Amino acid sequence: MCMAATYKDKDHYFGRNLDLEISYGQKVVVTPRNKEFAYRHENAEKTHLALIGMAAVVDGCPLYFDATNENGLSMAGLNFPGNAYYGEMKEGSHNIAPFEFIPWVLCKCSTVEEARALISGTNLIDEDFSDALPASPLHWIVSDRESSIVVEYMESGLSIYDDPAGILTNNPPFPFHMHNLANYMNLSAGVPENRFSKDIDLRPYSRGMGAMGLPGDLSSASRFVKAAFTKLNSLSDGTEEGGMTQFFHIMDSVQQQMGCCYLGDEKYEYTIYTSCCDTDKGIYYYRTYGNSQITGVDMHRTDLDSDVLAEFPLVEGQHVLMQN
Ligand SMILES: C[C@H](CCC(=O)NCCS(=O)(=O)O)[C@H]1CC[C@H]2[C@@H]3CC[C@@H]4C[C@H](O)CC[C@]4(C)[C@H]3C[C@H](O)[C@]12C
Repeated sequence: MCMAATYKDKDHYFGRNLDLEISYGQKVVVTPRNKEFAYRHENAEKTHLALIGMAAVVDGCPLYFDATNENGLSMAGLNFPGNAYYGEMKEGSHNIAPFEFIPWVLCKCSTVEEARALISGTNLIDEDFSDALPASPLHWIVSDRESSIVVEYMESGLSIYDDPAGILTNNPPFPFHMHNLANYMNLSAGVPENRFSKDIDLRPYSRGMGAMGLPGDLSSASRFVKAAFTKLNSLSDGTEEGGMTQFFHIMDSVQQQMGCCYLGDEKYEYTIYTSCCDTDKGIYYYRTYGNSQITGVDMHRTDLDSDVLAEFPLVEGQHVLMQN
């Protein structure tokens, strides 16, 4: 399972938790403007917008899990098993393999509206990167400073939904999650009032009771509600550090601790990494399960006019600041 979120303070932030039982050797990768993107069925892009994000680099090709471009448009792929459907090649459409989808959109588009138009004419085809890396069943969130959309290719066709919560998790399809939020509209960050009965004197005995009933389990449906509640009630102080700090706290609301989500076969799903991209500054911050310190990569401190990838292996291991 996974969760992706957007958050706006003075700067705009976009990031995700990657919850999984295995690692793909991912790292922070900057694709500069002149690194050619070759597509399987579309013309190669010799120059394009620069990207920063988390990717597995296989045979020199960055396979992005989530990324942001130099104009702040961001996109993340999350598991969508049993629902994602990639079809055959279609004439008159752009035929794109799922692993090409993030660069396809982020290399060209600067806003959600541009992305919506491009994606409407894009057909995702059932094409594996390789035998070892078959096409994975994903859905995507695409965000700019102002808004977010969710993109789902299913057997019934392509759907593009507005995502006013700016949150995405996994199954079921997106309309369920928005509908499900209505079950929780009574929840609040404030002090609850007794609407149960005028005849009984009921008073809150603890802080935080306004959100009683907010789900805390690790299912995708519950994580959507928990993350949306946390994000939509979030406050921060308008500084770059404050916004980024709050963003990591939002992501922490649905962290998966090792041992709590058993998959069988001695395998457990856990939050492998959490990312927070300051999309205005082009800085990609991340934390890993084993390294609670925030590490950052600034795309503008790499040569964005180059034609070679800049790769930053994840910094692992705890970095404890001893005070005595
Ligand atoms: C599994 C991850 C989603 C995390 C998640 O939601 N986990 C819940 C599991 S569950 O919901 O509990 O079952 C997704 C997110 C992005 C994906 C990569 C995208 C590029 C590339 C695309 C190629 O086509 C196949 C290989 C490739 C490296 C992909 C591998 C894998 O698929 C990645 C890591």
